[in-house]
Amino acid sequence: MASENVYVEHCKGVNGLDKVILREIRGCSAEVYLDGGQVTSWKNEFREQLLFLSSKATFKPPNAIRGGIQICFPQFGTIGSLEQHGFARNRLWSVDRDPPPFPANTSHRAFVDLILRHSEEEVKIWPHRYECRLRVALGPGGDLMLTSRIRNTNTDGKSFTFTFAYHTYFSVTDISEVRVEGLETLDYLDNLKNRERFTEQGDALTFESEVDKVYLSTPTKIAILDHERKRTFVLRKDGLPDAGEFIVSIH
Ligand SMILES: O=P(O)(O)OC[C@H]1O[C@@H](O)[C@H](O)[C@@H](O)[C@@H]1O
Repeated sequence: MASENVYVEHCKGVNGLDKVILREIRGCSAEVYLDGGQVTSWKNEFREQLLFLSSKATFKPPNAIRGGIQICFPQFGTIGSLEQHGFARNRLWSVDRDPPPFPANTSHRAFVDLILRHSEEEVKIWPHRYECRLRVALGPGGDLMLTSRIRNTNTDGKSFTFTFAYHTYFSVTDISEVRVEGLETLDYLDNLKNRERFTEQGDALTFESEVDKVYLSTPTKIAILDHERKRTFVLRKDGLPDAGEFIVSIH
């Protein structure tokens, strides 16, 4: 079998939408839909699902798929003139068959490169031309790594600013059994209080009621401990300054 068939399978998913399945030999896997460039499934070697996907996810483009890892670009949240979380999660991405080389080459075999370019329709609401590339890679040990590269292709050389997020929905058991380490003492914007800025107290985060916060200047490593399931997600990021509740890249 060609190596592409062992580690990377291009096929159809829900409602006939294009998806890519990444597999590693120990049995872990990930699924990526071209709609939204969105990871919708990430399973460990015991075939346990690590991401949350809402049972109400419709898989009806251009509606965003609710769950998994949404790509928020060129706007995260409501900071800006675009609709919440920008438009990349509503667009159909393409497989990038000839991506530019990666500065740090990894030995991952299960990966796919996706690309989203501006559409002329979109230029009317966000007047810039861009290429947004995303590599989703599954490591031999089951770690999931997302790498994004944004290129300004404005013909007049005009610069643009944007915000970006990996809007990740993790699967946990009982939220009251979950603890998040790495955000203590940080400043955050509280979406439930008109984005007012507060400072987190010293202890690891636990949850007793609804929480909707965006933490600023977060460390490169955050851990989510699910006591009931005895599972810890370790999130590492590079290059993005802030974090929403759980919006970071996963290594
Ligand atoms: O419903 P959406 O647009 O997918 O957003 C989901 C959540 O996204 C989070 O980033 C926001 O802080 C929440 O307020 C929002 O509920």
